[in-house]
Amino acid sequence: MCHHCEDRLEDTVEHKESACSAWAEHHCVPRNVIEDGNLSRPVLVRAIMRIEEDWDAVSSLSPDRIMDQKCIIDLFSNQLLIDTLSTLDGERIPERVVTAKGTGAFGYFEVTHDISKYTYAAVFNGVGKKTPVVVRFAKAFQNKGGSELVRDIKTMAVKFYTEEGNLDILALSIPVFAFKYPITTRDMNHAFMRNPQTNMYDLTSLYDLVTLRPVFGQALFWLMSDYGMPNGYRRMDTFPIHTYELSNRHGERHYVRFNFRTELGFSYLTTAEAAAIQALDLDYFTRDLYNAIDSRQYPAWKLEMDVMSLHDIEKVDYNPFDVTRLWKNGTFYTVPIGRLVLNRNVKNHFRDIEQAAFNPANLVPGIPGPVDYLFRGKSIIYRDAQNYRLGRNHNNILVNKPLYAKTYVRDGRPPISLNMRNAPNYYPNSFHGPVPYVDEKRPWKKLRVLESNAIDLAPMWHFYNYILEDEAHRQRFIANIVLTLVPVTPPVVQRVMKLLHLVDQGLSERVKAGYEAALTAQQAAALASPPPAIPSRRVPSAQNYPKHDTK
Ligand code: HEM
Repeated sequence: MCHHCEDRLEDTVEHKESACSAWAEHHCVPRNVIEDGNLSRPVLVRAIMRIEEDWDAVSSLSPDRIMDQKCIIDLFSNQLLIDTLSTLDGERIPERVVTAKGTGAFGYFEVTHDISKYTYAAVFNGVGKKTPVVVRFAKAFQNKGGSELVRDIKTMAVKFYTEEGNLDILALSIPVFAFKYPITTRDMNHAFMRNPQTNMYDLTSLYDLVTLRPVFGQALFWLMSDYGMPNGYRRMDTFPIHTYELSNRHGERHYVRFNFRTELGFSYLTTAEAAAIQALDLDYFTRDLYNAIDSRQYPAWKLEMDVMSLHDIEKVDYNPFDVTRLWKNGTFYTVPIGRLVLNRNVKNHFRDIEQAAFNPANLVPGIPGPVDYLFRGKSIIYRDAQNYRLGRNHNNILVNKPLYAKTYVRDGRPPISLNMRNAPNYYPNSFHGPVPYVDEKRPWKKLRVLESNAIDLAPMWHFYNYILEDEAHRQRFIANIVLTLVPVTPPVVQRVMKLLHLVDQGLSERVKAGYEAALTAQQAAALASPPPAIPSRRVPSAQNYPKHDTK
């Protein structure tokens, strides 16, 4: 029985706060309850209404009750309090669907070599010319608060603020991508990121997908090698991977793959070193970059490009647009372009890095860009991702604003910036509105690429036997594969062994021996100190999903 409204049965706190008007009438709400924010809304509303209606009656209350009533009035006429409580909860925007854990800095790009023979893009023309840039680094599959010391693809996104608009070049720490058709994107993101049930990273789904789609193999090999764990963002090379088309003033075209080469030289952490650092500092890569710039040891990369002419392209015996494979030695030559230097830390991470929107479809005249399917898929998804994450006017956010931009895009959610003031908002018009850019010199002849759809394991074999330069590196590579195989469900492990056998018999035998030794060691450790701390074999994964479940 409620002692206050008598006709009700409950005497619970819940009832009093939400339903019992008599309780609200007779109880002045204690101050600490309000400050703790524990007071439920109906009582508050009633309490305030009562005070407004019966203000005269307040003077007849005891001094204690007057204090409490005043407290309520003061708090709710306090705009600072209202602003504080009603804005804090809006401080987050969605994190990037991939590459959420990142950092960045400002700097410049300086042209060191004349490449006007290949492109008339203003940004790459005129030796000594400097163009401001913002650069963001990230870990491909880590969430925003994740670790920078896991074996993962690292990314580097560069926005050149050129006089002809923004040029965004997005690069990875490995020179091949995992697949070549954009429809596979979601599968990779799901399999390489968190399991939908456990919310844990799940090596079973990773290897399941890789063995069912062996095209992933070479990218996985790069990750398992020393290249999968560089010693910080400053010490890694990065690769935009796609084959870009460039055109010069005469309408001639060349096909190039850009490479950013760190001036510090590549260096790596072993898995054990990374684990030891991780125990103390999840932000090791971010800290290293920030401190270096802060102490004026500016990180720098040489930008160069591997080049093939249209004539060369026609002669090669592989698909040079295939992002899952390297160009073969002897089929291209390398041309230096310039230097990328990072010399200014951001003053505000959210403003300049979290809100940065790098879109590989942001190209400039003289760089028509890549022509492969994957790139076409990317031309859609980055824009869509950024519309979702930052809003459709994200190009008006300071860090994304081109030095030069004229547009017919209008209105919508802020920021709208100057909203093109009174410029005509339709095209064509007779009042000097902007004219859509058409690259008159771009050659329109189409290239037809004929390729087999057979799975080609030769790049994986080549990687193991030639790119891993010595036995010690091969040993570390095998140890990393073994480590990641231990928690994987046995049928999937069998498929991994089969795939490795097809790639290179010696490799598969070494992995098998290492895997069996690791299992034996795990069992021995379990016997020595039962129960095992983590029953890794029993980590649930999608393998438990029933075949006929339709829900
Ligand atoms: C050669 C292949 C690829 C490269 C070099 C690449 C590079 C990058 C880089 C550097 C970032 C980080 C951007 C940042 O720091 O804000 C990124 C993010 C992203 N990538 Fe890729 N990527 C590749 C393939 C793909 C594919 C195939 C897709 C999907 C079709 C994709 C979708 C995304 C999305 C949605 C983001 C987050 C964008 C955002 O929210 O701002 N990427 N990628």
